[in-house]
Amino acid sequence: MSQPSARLVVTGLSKTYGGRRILLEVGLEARPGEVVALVGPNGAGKTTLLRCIIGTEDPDAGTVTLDGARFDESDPATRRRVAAVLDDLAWFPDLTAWEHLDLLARAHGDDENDDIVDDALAAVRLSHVADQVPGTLSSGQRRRLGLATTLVRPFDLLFLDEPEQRLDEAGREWLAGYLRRSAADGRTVVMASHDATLVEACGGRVVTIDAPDEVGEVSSEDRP
Ligand SMILES: Nc1ncnc2c1ncn2[C@@H]1O[C@H](COP(=O)(O)OP(=O)(O)OP(=O)(O)O)[C@@H](O)[C@H]1O
Repeated sequence: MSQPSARLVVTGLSKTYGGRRILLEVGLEARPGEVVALVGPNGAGKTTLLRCIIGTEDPDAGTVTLDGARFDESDPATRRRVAAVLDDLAWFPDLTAWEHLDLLARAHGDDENDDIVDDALAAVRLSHVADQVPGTLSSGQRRRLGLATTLVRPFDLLFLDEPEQRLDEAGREWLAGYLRRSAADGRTVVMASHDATLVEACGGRVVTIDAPDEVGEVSSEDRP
C-alpha cells in the first residue's frame, strides 16, 4: 500500500538570531499517521524550528505547507486543525484547571462539554485538582494540564516540545500511548524530545537536528 502524502512539508527553512545561524535550509515532512521526533543536542534549534513552523517566530527563509497550502496560523480553519503545546503555554491565573479546559472546549465549538473536560482531566490523572488554579499545581501537574488541552479540542496536526518534561513514569507511559493512538487515528505528531524511550514507545520516526556551530552547517537527516 502506498504511503499517504505528506500533511506537513517544510522546505529550506532558515533562521538566524542576532546574526548567529540557528537553522539552515531545514527540510521536514510529516504524514498522516506519523509521529516525527526531532532529536538533537541542547541548542540545536528544535524549539526554534517548531516555532517557525507554527508561526510564533518568523523564519528568514523557507516555506511551510499544510496539505499543499501555505501554513497560515492566522486562518481559523488552520488553527482548528493544529494544536501545539510548547514550553511557553500561558495560563489565566484565576481560572481553575477545569475552567481552562472548559474554555478551550467551548472555543472550539463544544458547548456540551462537561464530559469531555471531566474525561480529559481523568485521562491525565488531574481530577482531584480540577478546582485548583494552575499556579497551585505542581510543575508536572501543569505539564499534564498542558497536554490535556489537546484532549478537549479537535486537531489533526500536533506539535509538542519535550512533552516528557517533568512527567513521572506513569505520565510518560500515558503520553506514549496517547501519541501512538493519535497516530493510529491518522493524526500527525511532530515533537522535539530528549527521551529515546518515549520516541521508541510511540513509534516515532527520528529526524536529527544538529547544532550548526558544531557541524558548520545545519542539517536535518531523516533516519528510516
Ligand atoms: N529569542 C532568541 N534570541 C536569541 N537566540 C535565541 C532565541 N531563541 C533561541 N535562541 C538560540 O537559538 C539556539 C537554538 O535554541 P532552541 O531553543 O531552538 O534549541 P533546542 O534544540 O530546542 O534546545 P533544547 O534541547 O535545549 O531545548 C540556541 O543557541 C538559543 O540560545
